[in-house]
Amino acid sequence: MNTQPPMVEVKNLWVRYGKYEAVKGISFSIPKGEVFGFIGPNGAGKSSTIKVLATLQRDFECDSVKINGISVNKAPHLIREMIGYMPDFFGVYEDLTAREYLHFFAAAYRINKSRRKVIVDDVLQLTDLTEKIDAPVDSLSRGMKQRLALARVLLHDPDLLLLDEPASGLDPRARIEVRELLVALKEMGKTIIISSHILHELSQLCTSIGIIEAGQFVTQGSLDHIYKRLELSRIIHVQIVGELNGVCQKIESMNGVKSVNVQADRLAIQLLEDQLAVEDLHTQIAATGAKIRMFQAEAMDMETVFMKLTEGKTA
Ligand SMILES: Nc1ncnc2c1ncn2[C@@H]1O[C@H](COP(=O)(O)OP(=O)(O)OP(=O)(O)O)[C@@H](O)[C@H]1O
Repeated sequence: MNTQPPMVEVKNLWVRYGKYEAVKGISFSIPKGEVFGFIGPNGAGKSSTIKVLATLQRDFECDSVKINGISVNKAPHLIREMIGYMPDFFGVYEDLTAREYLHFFAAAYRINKSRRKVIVDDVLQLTDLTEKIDAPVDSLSRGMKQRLALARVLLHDPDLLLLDEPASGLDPRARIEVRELLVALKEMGKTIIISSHILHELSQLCTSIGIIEAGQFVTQGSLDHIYKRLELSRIIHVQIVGELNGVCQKIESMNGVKSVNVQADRLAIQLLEDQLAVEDLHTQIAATGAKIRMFQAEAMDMETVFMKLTEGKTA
């Protein structure tokens, strides 16, 4: 029998600001090594919940909130050694270089002076920032700053990463870089909680997700489960060079393709992602011999999810 406690266990958590109820009795459990996507629109209660886990939100009520079996209330100092918390803002670090920034936090984490250089070099390498070690933090691009913020929370090698909107405000390329870094951390066995208001952003990364709205879970479980429950499909826009003869029928007959619409200069393919992944659709189209000029998946945002929910399909 597995007697290991889950990495995160939250039972009946309430967060109030004065009379306002930001989090209304949510419960969830995350086993070790999972990547849990916390999805919801602005103001849904994601940051408040993450702050409770990060021991930064002291005013809350619950039946229990535990990390690795240890109560957040009773032993916040032990919790802080186990977690790496990345808030949804970076802060201002005028004049500090990346090296000084990381050494400052390594000292704050009470990492022995003799080990700091090796550890700082390691986290810079992992986040692909070695070349920026002497660059002023304020001169870094937003994507680099996010990677530096991730490097910072990795300094003390925590088991649990709490990442509040790590990809917000990034351009598509920087988003991909952050995602690749998170995949590497997942492979290293870290347990990760990551919040976002874009469902698709988390779909290739998360093992399970919880969708929160107005302080309560709308649904939670594996992504497959949620796609099925919401009957979610996504539109993929594809341009093919030359004649479309026969290509449309071939795509239409693929498992997971719900429909194919021929538009002015492109095909709009409705895809059931729980049956066929976006990247596999690309591979299968290429395998028909068609030359793909453009292949673009529409982002799955909260709006789409809530539209689906209000259509009553999940009732
Ligand atoms: N310190 C505070 N005092 C008063 N109200 C607050 C405070 N912090 C958050 N709130 C309110 O609580 C609600 C939940 O906020 P929270 O930041 O947890 O949501 P969120 O899902 O993280 O949203 P966002 O994506 O905008 O950060 C919001 O209505 C917010 O205005």
